[in-house]
Amino acid sequence: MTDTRPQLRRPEPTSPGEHDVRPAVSLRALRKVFGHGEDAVEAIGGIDLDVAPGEFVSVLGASGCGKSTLLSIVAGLEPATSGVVEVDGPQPALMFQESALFPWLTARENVEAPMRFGGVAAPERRARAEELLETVRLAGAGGRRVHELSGGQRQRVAMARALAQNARVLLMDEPFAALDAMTRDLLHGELTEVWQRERMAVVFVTHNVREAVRLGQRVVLLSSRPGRVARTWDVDLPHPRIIEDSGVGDLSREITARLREEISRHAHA
Ligand SMILES: Nc1ncnc2c1ncn2[C@@H]1O[C@H](COP(=O)(O)OP(=O)(O)OP(=O)(O)O)[C@@H](O)[C@H]1O
Repeated sequence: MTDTRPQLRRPEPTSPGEHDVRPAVSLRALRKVFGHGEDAVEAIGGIDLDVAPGEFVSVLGASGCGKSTLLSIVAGLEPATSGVVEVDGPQPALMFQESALFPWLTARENVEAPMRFGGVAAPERRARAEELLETVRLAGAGGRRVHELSGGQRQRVAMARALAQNARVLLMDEPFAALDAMTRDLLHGELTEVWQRERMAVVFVTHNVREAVRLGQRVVLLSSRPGRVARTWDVDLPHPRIIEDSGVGDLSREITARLREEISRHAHA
C-alpha cells in the first residue's frame, strides 16, 4: 500500500558543487484538504513543483485556488494532507501583505529580531541590521518606530527583517498589494536588486499578472480550486525590467487570457 502521509523533509547536507543542482523547494503530489466529511474543502489537489536555488518564481491563480495555503505549507506553518515537501536550508523567510512588524520596536530592532532569536551577539546583529536597512534604502531610519513609517517603508523593513534570517528561500504573499502604484514600482526595483545580490530562491504569490511577469523568471499559474499547476511560462526578458515594458505587456496578455479561461472553467464547473 502506498504511504500517503505528508512528509516535510530537510535534505541532508551536501558537498558544495552538489548544492547547485538540488532544488531549493521541491513539492511532489502535494495535497491539502481542510475539514472532514461533507465540510471538507480540497484547497490543493496535487502540486508538483521544483524551485531551483536562486530562482524567482511568481505564482498566480484565481482567488481561493490555494496560493496562501501553498506558502503556509512550504513555510512549515500548515501540515500537508499528503505529498512530499522538501525545503533546502533553514526555515524559509516569509513576507505578507501586512508588514507584521513588532510595533513596540524600532525599525532596526525589528530587523535585529530574527538574529536576536538566533543568538547573534548584539554588536554583530546591530551592524548587520544597519547594513540591511541600507540595502532597502532606509539607512538613517533605523531609530523610527513602526507608526512613524509609511506603508512602503514598513514593507522595506519587513524585507530587511526577512533577509536577516539568512534563509535560502523567501516566501512572499502579495507583499505589495496594499501599496500605491508608484511605491509598488519602486519596491519592485528594490526587490529585484536585493534578489540579484542575495540570490535566494523566491516564491512570490500575487493576483497581479504584470507584477508576476515584471519580477519572475518563471510564472506558475494554478488552476481554480483545488489548486494544481495549470501552466508555467519562462520569462525570457532581460533585467532591468519595468512594468510598462512591451515584453512584460505581451506575456501578461497571454497569461491573463489563460487565467480568464481558468476562472470561467471553474465558474461553469
Ligand atoms: N484554515 C482553513 N480552514 C478551512 N478552509 C480554509 C482554511 N484556509 C484556507 N481555506 C480554504 O482553502 C481554499 C484556499 O485558500 P487560500 O487562502 O490558500 O487561497 P488563495 O489562492 O490564497 O486565495 P486569495 O487569492 O483570495 O488570497 C479556500 O477555499 C479557503 O476558503
